[in-house]
Amino acid sequence: MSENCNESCSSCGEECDERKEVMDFSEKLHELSSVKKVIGVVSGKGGVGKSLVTSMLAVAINRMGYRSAILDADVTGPSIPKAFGIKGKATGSEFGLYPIKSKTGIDIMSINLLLENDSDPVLWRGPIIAGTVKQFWTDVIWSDVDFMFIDMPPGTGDVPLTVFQSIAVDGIIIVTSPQELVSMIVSKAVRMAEMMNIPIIGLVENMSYFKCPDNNKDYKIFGDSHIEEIAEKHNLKVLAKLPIDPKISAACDKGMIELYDGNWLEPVVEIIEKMEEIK
Ligand SMILES: Nc1ncnc2c1ncn2[C@@H]1O[C@H](COP(=O)(O)OP(=O)(O)OP(=O)(O)O)[C@@H](O)[C@H]1O
Repeated sequence: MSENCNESCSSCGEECDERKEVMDFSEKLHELSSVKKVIGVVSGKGGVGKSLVTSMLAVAINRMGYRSAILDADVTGPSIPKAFGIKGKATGSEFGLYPIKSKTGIDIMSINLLLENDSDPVLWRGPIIAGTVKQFWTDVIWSDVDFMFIDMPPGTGDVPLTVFQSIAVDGIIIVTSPQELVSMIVSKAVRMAEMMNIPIIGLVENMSYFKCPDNNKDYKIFGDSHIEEIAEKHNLKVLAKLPIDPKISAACDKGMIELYDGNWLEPVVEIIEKMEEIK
């Protein structure tokens, strides 16, 4: 053992009999890819708007002149291609797979761009799903991406865990909705991020309220939000609250999310931009 041993084997290059094996499951990005920052978008349960927030963030960052990309890791519920109106299939060459560009130039890879029929269900077990996501990282050629957003598989189970271990994520955003279970769900997501040593950028509450177009009043359809208390408990920031807006679901259904205007995610975009500055 070296005299200067600080027992940090992962950052030490000494040939040493006492070396403790460090479990490293991280996978290498394709050698032709370049991705500066990776942001994972997670939720403790399905259907809270994780894909929507992923899409809106990629669109907002792209509008600011950065090159953004989406890796759709939600393999069993891939809604990203639909929101962007992408009908084509991904292509490949002897070097690897190529993402599809959206109308405004966002690079996208999703299982639906590889399946023959978009409506085919993905009835795969966890390890196969996790393996597919790893391949989206290792076998896809992501050219010159400033910010990649990963629409993570919902929940805090085996698949999201494997994805976090394999892909070098720089920060995560937790999406919630104002419901009773949120406290427990956020705790689980926070715990997972801590275990993986990934910084949490903050919380986004979706479907927070509905603004009635007739009287301009806000109605809390899912009840009062407890997001501030939850954020305080975990020492996190509430970055944004999105309303329920029929124009959002219409934009997703018509594949026109890139045309949707809504500036609720601006505070998130500001923080993400700073991540670029400190790189
Ligand atoms: N704030 C909103 N206002 C109106 N519709 C919304 C809003 N947020 C999400 N939706 C709609 O709800 C549906 C589910 O959203 P989304 O696919 O983003 O959820 P998800 O958390 O990614 O779900 P899953 O984890 O099951 O993939 C979509 O059809 C979307 O258009």
